[in-house]
Amino acid sequence: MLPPEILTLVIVLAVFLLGLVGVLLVARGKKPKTTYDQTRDADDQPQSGGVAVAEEGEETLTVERPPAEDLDRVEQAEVVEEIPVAPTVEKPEPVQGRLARLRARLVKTNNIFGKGLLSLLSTDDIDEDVWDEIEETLLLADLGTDASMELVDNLRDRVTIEGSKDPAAVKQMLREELIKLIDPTLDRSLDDDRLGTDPSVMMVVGVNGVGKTTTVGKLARVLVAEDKDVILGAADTFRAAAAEQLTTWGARIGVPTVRSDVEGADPASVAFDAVAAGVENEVDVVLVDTAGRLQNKAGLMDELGKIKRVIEKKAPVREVLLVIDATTGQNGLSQAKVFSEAVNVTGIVLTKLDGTAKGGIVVAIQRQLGVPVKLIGLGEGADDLAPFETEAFVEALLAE
Ligand SMILES: Nc1nc2c(ncn2[C@@H]2O[C@H](COP(=O)(O)OP(=O)(O)OP(=O)(O)O)[C@@H](O)[C@H]2O)c(=O)[nH]1
Repeated sequence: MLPPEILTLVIVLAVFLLGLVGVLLVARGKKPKTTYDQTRDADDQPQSGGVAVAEEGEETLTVERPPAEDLDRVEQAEVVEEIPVAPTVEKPEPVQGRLARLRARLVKTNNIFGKGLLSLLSTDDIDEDVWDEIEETLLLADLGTDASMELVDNLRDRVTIEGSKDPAAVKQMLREELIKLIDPTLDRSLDDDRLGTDPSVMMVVGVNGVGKTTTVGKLARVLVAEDKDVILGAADTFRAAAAEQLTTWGARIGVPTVRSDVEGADPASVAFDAVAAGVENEVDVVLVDTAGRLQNKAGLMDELGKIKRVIEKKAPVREVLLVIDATTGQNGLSQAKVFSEAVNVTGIVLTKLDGTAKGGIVVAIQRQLGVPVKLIGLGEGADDLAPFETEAFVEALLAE
């Protein structure tokens, strides 16, 4: 039999050792925070941690919430990342040659413009009345007054100097003058590469209903077709269905969407979280959808500037794409002006060109803003967005 003091010591020691073993077991059970240490690719293993929400079968991304002070008094929104299960991930159509496939749509709607011009230029004697009619046709196609006058003047000079009445030669001159007006030297490429640790951040802006959300979805497909890793940010927190719509676009091609479940959440906060997720997960591009806003509402335009400033606490915004509905004609021009004053617009996306004979708006908008048309929307189909190519566009305008 052990003396009572020794027995007490043994019991105390045993209790201490058991406690120690317990603490070690709990500590081992905790998962360390994981981050990507390489560029993220479609075949990477799912990650966990942060505030990501994922259900069975979904990919999970790490989202580190930014400290409140980083958001410059931006209200914190409850942001979740959601990737609905997509039964099969679609493979978007290659970008190369898209305009060739969609050309028929441009030809169809701009047929009157092209045919009208060419028949006027085929007349034996192109007198002042004919030149007036040519100018009128150009104005009707939304080319704008300055550009229409410039084109007519240049064409008239060439026809006079070169003295040709051959319709094929005159058509060639018209083609060359149109190409010159649209300016094939403008850089229409998208700045879509990672720079160091920063993904390329692109904001998509514009008035209501022009096709912003659809454009973000289609653009994500263009980027995925070019092997880019993409994250979408649903900063259109105004229209309830927009986040859902965007999530669906993303899920179809395996691209995650950062969104908020709080209706009317602060768009700057959602945009920040999307970019933060993009940085942490080392994606190439973060595409941020924004709510449609009227260009005459100063508060809404200020909000756009704020979203950009907040994003830039994390990474620079490399593209601000202004979406303009081609069917709205001259109205699109005034929108373009106001938007470019609020945020530095780097490119135009001209949507719904399949539904208008006013292809001349391309020229008018570029001249007004000094910003190139980078993409054109030619239908409601998922792959009906094409990079703008000057020569192919002019060919389609003048097709017979
Ligand atoms: N025909 C045609 N329809 C298009 C094109 N682009 C978008 N649309 C349609 O335009 C409608 C509006 O598109 P959305 O993407 O919801 O527009 P939005 O600008 O996000 O709208 P708000 O969020 O309300 O401002 C949808 O029915 C689209 O399918 C296009 O190039 N051609």
